[in-house]
Amino acid sequence: MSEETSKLSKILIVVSVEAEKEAIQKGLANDQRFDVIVSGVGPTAAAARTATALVGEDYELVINAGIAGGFVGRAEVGSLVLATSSIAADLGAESEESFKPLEELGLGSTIIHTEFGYNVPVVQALQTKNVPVYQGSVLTSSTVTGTRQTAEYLSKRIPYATAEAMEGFGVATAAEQMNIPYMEVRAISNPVGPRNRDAWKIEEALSALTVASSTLSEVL
Ligand SMILES: O=C(O)c1cccc(C(=O)CC[C@H]2O[C@@H](n3cnc4c(=O)[nH]cnc43)[C@H](O)[C@@H]2O)c1
Repeated sequence: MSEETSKLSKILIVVSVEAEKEAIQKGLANDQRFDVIVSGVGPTAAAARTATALVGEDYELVINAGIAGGFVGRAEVGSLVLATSSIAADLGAESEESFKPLEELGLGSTIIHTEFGYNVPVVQALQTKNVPVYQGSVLTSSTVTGTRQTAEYLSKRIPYATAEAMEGFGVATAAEQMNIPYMEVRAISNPVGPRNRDAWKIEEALSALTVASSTLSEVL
């Protein structure tokens, strides 16, 4: 989007929990173009809640936002990640040799691409504010990774995976079915790896989400 481009008039932001909604609303500062809804945790709740919200309102963009795990060496705690795609990392079949995603089974797709044209000005604006920001795929998993082995396995299987969360592919599926552009914005609260919930930097990530939403309000 260039500066001459007119602003979007109606945008839906989907988060998983109330604390994320509060952080986002703080940054939006009463920008009435945005509706923020809480879906609950996981791709199924996120898809169902997004689909119901898209009925009866003409949204021009759907954004999944929230905290996430960052892959080590790709997105550090406190940084922001703008997804280039949302990938359903556990949608497929195990076999003795390897994990087979839906594509290999001939049963559908596990990747939904985001609207790159919206990422660009948001990334530029965040960089101007000296906020650490990355672009890459964000994985959607129904189970939070909790071991070094799984983190290394996912990192190797999907080398462009930058972050892991639990809702993006669900929100993206609902948006795609309604032909509405989609973005995913994540603030990194923890490294993807051995489970240590007490060490998650939730306040730091929520502050980054507030910066992200104020930037969305300025730019979109
Ligand atoms: O306890 C709190 O105060 C609190 C505040 C905000 C959010 C939470 C959550 O527990 C959010 C759950 C949400 O987080 C995403 N997430 C975060 N890290 C990871 C990860 O390493 N792997 C997968 N998902 C992650 C996820 O999208 C959950 O919906 C608590």
